[in-house]
Amino acid sequence: MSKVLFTATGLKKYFGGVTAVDGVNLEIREGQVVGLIGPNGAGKTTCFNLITGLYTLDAGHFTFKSKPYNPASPNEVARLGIARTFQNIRLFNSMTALENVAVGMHTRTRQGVLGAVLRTPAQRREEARVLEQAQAWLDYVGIGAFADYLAGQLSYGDQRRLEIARALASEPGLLALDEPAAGMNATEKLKLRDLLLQIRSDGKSILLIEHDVKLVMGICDQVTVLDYGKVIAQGTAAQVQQSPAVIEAYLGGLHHG
Ligand SMILES: Nc1ncnc2c1ncn2[C@@H]1O[C@H](COP(=O)(O)OP(=O)(O)OP(=O)(O)O)[C@@H](O)[C@H]1O
Repeated sequence: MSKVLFTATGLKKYFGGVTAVDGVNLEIREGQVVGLIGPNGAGKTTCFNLITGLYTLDAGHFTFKSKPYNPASPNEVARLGIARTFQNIRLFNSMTALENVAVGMHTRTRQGVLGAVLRTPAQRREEARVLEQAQAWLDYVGIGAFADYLAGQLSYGDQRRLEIARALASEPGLLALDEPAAGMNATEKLKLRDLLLQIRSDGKSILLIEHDVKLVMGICDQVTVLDYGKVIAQGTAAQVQQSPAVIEAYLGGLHHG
């Protein structure tokens, strides 16, 4: 079995009287796709926001690459090597697709690409290198032909791919995807499935929150099911689908997804 990349232990988060996340444990191994599912209000987004530094923990702790991981802020999270996408797409709509990815590479460049005003030859070389690399990421996610389109002009499915390209461009150790299939049609979902499998086969680890249970069950190595903030099942897709607690939580929905 591959090495453990990420652990979450005893996560808790309260909102007033609501315990949104109640003692959640999670483990992600290198090269795995791990799914986090559960009915509406189960605590998935809250968990995700704890992992990616948007919320602070009320209890619990994380490790990433065998070291304590304290996601103090989203910028810190990106710097440490966890990149995320958002349920509500957050792209720079008035920038081109290529520029959106180049921004994602910002943390990895020495010169600070877009901020460069005085352009020395070294800066120009670096900028060319960044744009070339950004184009390669667009090609990788299958939207290379749209490099010069404004992000806001892309179809919904392509915007989601662009978000993934931007996240990948920071070369993260863990890619965290918040409902990447939301709003996609069946064809787009199939293409997304292939892309996620490609990312995994290239050795990346993925944490996936997704409402489309069929997609999750089809690609995840491990699935954690939450209900009312607690883990009600954890294991392979086949294992969790047989769990009576999961079947009850979804009222049989898993078998119709
Ligand atoms: N910022 C917040 N303030 C107050 N309560 C919140 C907040 N965020 C989430 N909650 C509550 O915490 C619980 C878990 O919500 P969360 O959004 O994490 O669930 P979810 O599984 O992501 O749901 P969905 O599938 O509907 O997105 C819910 O009862 C929700 O109302």
